[in-house]
Amino acid sequence: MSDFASLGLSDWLIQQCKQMGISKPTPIQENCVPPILEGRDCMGCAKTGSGKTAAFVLPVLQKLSEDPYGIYCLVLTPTRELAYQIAEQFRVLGKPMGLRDCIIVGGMDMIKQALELSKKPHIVVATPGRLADHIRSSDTFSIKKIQFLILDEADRLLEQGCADFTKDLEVILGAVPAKRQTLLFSATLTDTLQELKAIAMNQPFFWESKSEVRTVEELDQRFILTPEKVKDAYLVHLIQKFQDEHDDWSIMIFTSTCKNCQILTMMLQKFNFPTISLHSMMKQKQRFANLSMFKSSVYKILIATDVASRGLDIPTVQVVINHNTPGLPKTYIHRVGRTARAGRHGVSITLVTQYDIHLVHSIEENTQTKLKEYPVEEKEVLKILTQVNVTRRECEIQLESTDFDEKKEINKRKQIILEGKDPDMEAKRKAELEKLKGKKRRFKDKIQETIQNKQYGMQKKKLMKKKS
Ligand SMILES: Nc1ncnc2c1ncn2[C@@H]1O[C@H](COP(=O)(O)OP(=O)(O)OP(=O)(O)O)[C@@H](O)[C@H]1O
Repeated sequence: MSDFASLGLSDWLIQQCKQMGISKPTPIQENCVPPILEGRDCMGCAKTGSGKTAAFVLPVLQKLSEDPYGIYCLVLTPTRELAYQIAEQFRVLGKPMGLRDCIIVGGMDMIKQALELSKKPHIVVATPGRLADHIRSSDTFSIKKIQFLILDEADRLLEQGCADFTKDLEVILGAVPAKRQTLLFSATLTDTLQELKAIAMNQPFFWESKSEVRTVEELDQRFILTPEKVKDAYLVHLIQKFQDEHDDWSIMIFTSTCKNCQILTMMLQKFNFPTISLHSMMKQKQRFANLSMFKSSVYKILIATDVASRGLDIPTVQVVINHNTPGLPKTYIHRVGRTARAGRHGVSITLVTQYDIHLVHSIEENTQTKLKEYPVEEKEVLKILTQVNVTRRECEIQLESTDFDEKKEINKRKQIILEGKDPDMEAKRKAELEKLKGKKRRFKDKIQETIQNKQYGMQKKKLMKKKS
């Protein structure tokens, strides 16, 4: 394995790495840093926790120190928390050169951000939605002269899902120069390779870690088969066990919706577990505060939606629990990748109902690993089942008495307005669509009923004939 000096990095950067406990390059750094320094576009795909961030931060800082100007580099990333994490890596490694960075994410003061952008920071780290808003509404800054465009979690940025970045990306790509270096990184690049190649136009250098298995060796991957109604009891039992058996422990729990995230948090708090949550229905300042309290081990359990499934680097996390089985193998890879990072060991436990078994098969096929059953004493779980389910029900009732659902509705309306549509018209359209669907369903049911009646009548007739 080579060292950082042989990759072409300067002494001051190598010293800075040493101070962070980074002395030897990881394979993605070894393979991607030299072509980036040569001026090539680059697509890098390596497992979670393998040091992809430094693989782009180091060569950008090296180049920037040779010819410093602002705004030199733009990094796009899908979540706000990740933007802060990346900016921090730039800040720590770039300290000796007096690096100035700026973070542009939603949920924070837009005027302050505009002011910071106008001061020409060297590095801008942004989520696409808020940066596109600034480009649309302000002419006090320009990204026309950037040298580097970086898409971290690049495949997520191109995915068309609930948070669809494609329109914002179009605005941003229209504002950056065609002559630039483009760097794309993720642990799961391969599905979106063609689209990504269209962004990295300059015959990108593509590097992918060789292993067939898409999760890290140090990760012990387990599952528990459980009926839906017993899931929470398993969860409480698992946490109690970790608390009893370990002094220094920290767990991330993933769930599918903001509401469930909130209910589970309330429930675990009632059992006196030091728990906090992270989901998109929370105020941004609270999101940052919760994450930082979890990082500093003030709270040992973080319950989150997939807003926290990518990129977050929290070395103390030893266990990841999937309260729901992820629908996509990709989501599974990123979620369980929050533990067993940078050579450390970790465990992931996925709670699986009988309806999710096909999802486990698809995860196993995609990751080329077999999930092993996690041994649990069922008797112990059944002992707490009633208490857990009663507590959950209490929490549900408690949440219903707050404005949680109302807030969700307001957020939905805001989103519709941002998409340039009229929320009342949309609600009307949706209601009409539902009505139409209902009519269709009733019509279908009636036909089904008639067919069944006819079949029943015929069978009866046959039976009567036989009898007579
Ligand atoms: N060469 C190195 N040697 C040791 N540790 C390193 C090295 N490079 C990076 N690290 C550390 O490894 C950890 C994981 O790095 P990073 O967050 O960049 O992973 P990643 O590959 O981006 O993961 P993900 O796909 O989950 O985003 C960080 O704490 C980082 O400081």
